[in-house]
Amino acid sequence: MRNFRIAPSILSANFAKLGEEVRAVIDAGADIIHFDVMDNHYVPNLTIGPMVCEAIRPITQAPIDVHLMVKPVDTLAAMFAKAGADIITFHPEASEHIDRTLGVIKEAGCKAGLVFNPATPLHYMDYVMDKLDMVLLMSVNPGFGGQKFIPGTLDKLREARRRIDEYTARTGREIWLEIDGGVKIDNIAEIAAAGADTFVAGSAIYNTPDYKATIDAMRAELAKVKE
Ligand SMILES: O=C(CO)[C@@H](O)[C@H](O)COP(=O)(O)O
Repeated sequence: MRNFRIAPSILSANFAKLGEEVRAVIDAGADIIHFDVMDNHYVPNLTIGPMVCEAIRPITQAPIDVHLMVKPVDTLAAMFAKAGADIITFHPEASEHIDRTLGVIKEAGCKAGLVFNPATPLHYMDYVMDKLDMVLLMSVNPGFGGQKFIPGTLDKLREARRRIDEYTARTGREIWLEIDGGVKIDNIAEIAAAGADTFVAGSAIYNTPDYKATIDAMRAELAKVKE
C-alpha cells in the first residue's frame, strides 16, 4: 500500500498572512508545504524567493517542497537549500546540465527531483534515476493556479509509476511521484489509482473556507483507492 501525501500549494494562499496560512494547512492535516517559485522568464508569472522560504521555515517542521519554475536553475537551487528547503525540483528544459543541477541540490543536503510539463517526455529521467528522490508531473501548464487538470496526464502517470516501480524493485530506493495542477476532491482518487503518491493542491484547499474538511475529504477519497 502506497503512502499518500497531501501538499497544499501556497501559491493560492493569502500572501498577506502567509505564516498563518502555512500553519493552518499543517494543523488541518497536510503533510508537505508546496512552494512555487516563478521567475517571469521560464514561466509567465512572478512569485516568491528564498527570503520567503527562510521566513516560513521556522513556522513548520513539515517538509518544504520547492518547485523551481526558473531558468537558469543552479544559483537559486543553492539559495533555496540554504533557506531551509527540504525538497527542490526543477524542469529539465530549464537546466543546461541536468545531472549537475541534481548534484548541486543533493550536495546542499536536499532531496532532488525533476518536473515534467504536460508535453515533456519522461526520458529525461532515464540516466539520473539514482539521483532522483521525486518525480513531479505537471497536469497543467506551469505558471498559474486554478487551471483544469489535463486528462492525458493519467496515462503519463501510469508510465511514470511503471518506471519508478521497476527501479525500486531493482534497487530498493523509493522515488516519490507527485502530481500538480487541477487536483480536486472529485479527481484525486482517479489520479492516485493512476500512480501518484503525493498530491499538490492549491485552489482546491486554499479557496475553501474549511481546510480541514477539504483535506479530510481528499483523504477519504484516497482511502477508497485499490492498488
Ligand atoms: O505549479 C503550479 C502552477 O504552475 C501549481 O502548484 C499550482 O499552484 C496548482 O494550483 P491548483 O491547480 O491546485 O489550483
